[in-house]
Amino acid sequence: MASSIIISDTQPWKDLKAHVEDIKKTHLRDLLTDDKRCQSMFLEFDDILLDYSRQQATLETIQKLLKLAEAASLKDKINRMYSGEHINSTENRSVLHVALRASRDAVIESDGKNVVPEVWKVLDNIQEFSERVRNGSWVGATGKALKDVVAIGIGGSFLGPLFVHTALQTDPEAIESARGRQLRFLANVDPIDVARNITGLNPETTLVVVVSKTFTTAETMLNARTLREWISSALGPSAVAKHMVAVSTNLKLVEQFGIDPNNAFAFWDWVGGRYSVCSAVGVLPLSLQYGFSVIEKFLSGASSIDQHFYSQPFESNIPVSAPFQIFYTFELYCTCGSLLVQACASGFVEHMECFISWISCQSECLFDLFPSEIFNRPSYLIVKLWRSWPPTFNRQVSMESNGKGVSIDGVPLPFEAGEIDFGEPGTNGQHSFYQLIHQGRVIPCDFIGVVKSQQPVFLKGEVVSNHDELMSNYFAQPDALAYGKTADQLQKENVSPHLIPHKTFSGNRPSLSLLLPSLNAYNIGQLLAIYEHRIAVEGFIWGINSFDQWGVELGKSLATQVRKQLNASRTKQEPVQGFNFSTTTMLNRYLQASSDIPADLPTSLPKI
Ligand SMILES: O=P(O)(O)OC[C@H]1O[C@H](O)[C@H](O)[C@@H](O)[C@@H]1O
Repeated sequence: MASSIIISDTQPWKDLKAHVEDIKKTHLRDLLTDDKRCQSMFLEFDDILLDYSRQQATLETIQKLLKLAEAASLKDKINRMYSGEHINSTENRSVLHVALRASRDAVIESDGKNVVPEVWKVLDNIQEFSERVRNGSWVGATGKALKDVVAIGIGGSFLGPLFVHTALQTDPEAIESARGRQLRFLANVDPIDVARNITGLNPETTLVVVVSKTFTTAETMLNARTLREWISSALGPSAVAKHMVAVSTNLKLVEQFGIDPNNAFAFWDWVGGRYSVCSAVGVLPLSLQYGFSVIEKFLSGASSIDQHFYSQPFESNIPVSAPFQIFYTFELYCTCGSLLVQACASGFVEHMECFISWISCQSECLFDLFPSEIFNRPSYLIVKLWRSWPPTFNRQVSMESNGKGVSIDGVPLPFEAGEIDFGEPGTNGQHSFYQLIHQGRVIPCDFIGVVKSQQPVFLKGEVVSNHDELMSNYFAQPDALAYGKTADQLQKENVSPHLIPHKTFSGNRPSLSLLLPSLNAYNIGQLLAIYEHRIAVEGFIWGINSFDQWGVELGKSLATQVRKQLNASRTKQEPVQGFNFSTTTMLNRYLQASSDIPADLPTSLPKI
């Protein structure tokens, strides 16, 4: 397909759209009686099992989706990504996060140059540096070993590493290798977050890793200057060389900041921020905490999926088979979001605070915040039942990648792309928002579970182990959503007639289930890569650029204007001007209410 053709103008798209009318006549209750259909909707790779039989789809739908993939030149686009073409056309860059976890002997080229040796050079440096810190041969300014790490970064320079850290935190091998060490993440620019991060830490034994692809991100740089002050006010300015290192593509700015370039770990412009966890962005802080050998397993897990995704026919390709989101674009459902209903793995993260979780305040409430027309869009919900896949991370990868309104050629899309990701670990969601997915809007879900708990618990006399209890919900919820409950069934159960309408569940709510053998570093890498590639597949089919993010720029430039105004009003008493009535009113209130705080305050750091 020539890239200027909009996918919705192609025959396979129109066929699928027409097919929706047939699908609407089916019910999952009936589709699930067809064992042959269901059997063909199971995929297996390396002990990972994907079951998409609870998608409202027939074998014919799958054939139509494959035709759509063909019309979108999906294979060609995947190949172009792997061969280093500048598929991120608006930034004129290759998209080569797969090179970050390629084996040493692989050849992956960007602009005619094999990038794999550079990748391994940085990985070798990280291994050497992290071992020196961990074994105490690299010490702080006062001669003490550095046992705590604060990683400063935001967006892709934070969420991926946080996801992996959260998942590893309860893995027995990782626990052992992290004994006596702490890893903290400072992302938000709220001074409260600085306070929380440095509480209980001693600058003498702390290493600060500043992570920023551009080294210009306002929040990260202010937080970096704040912790530089924290270190130098306690230990003297020369201590910065021993206590601060950096990860960036902009080594010049790292040096200007005052970090020794020998202590800077590079990555490259062909690594998108949200796809950077396998670069030094994630590998450095995680290796400091867990040791390089553990993180190397994470990289090889991601690499195993890279190879599967590249070589497997679409019919048996897990990242290609998962994105039913495309199908739901056809108004099969009027739903609002992708709920990563986290399924049942054990020690997973609690960072729902930022994966929409991200920022506690922007997270779960998103549903409520969107204008009503958004609810007329079909979308997707990934329901993850275990605790370590911070929806925050997936939210960035998915929503920053595919939250686009124009095709890769800049033509406005005549359909809605992107999905709204939302989720909750374990069974927590069942006690809160699952009501909506059972009886409210139809929201397609992913349930993600693991066979073996990282931290099994067996109590004598209990019917099942604690993990079996968790997994009972993982297996039950998809069927509850698919089958629902009919009035007939309720009558047979002698439910009081006036309650029957309230207790009736329409069912026919789609989900897919992903079952991983366990949740060690290797599987965590696999899970990450499955979702990275699945999101790319969606973007390739929609014909958008999943690798740029122009939409985030507007808020940043408006904040710059506000920052200038606050400074001018506080230091020169300049009136607020150039803003609309509402913002002017709010700014005036903020300035007046804080006018007792002098503008020329001496440097002070939070104390809690
Ligand atoms: O790594 P940095 O350059 O500091 O960028 C951090 C983040 O900045 C922006 O908000 C982008 O939208 C993100 O994709 C990026 O991850």
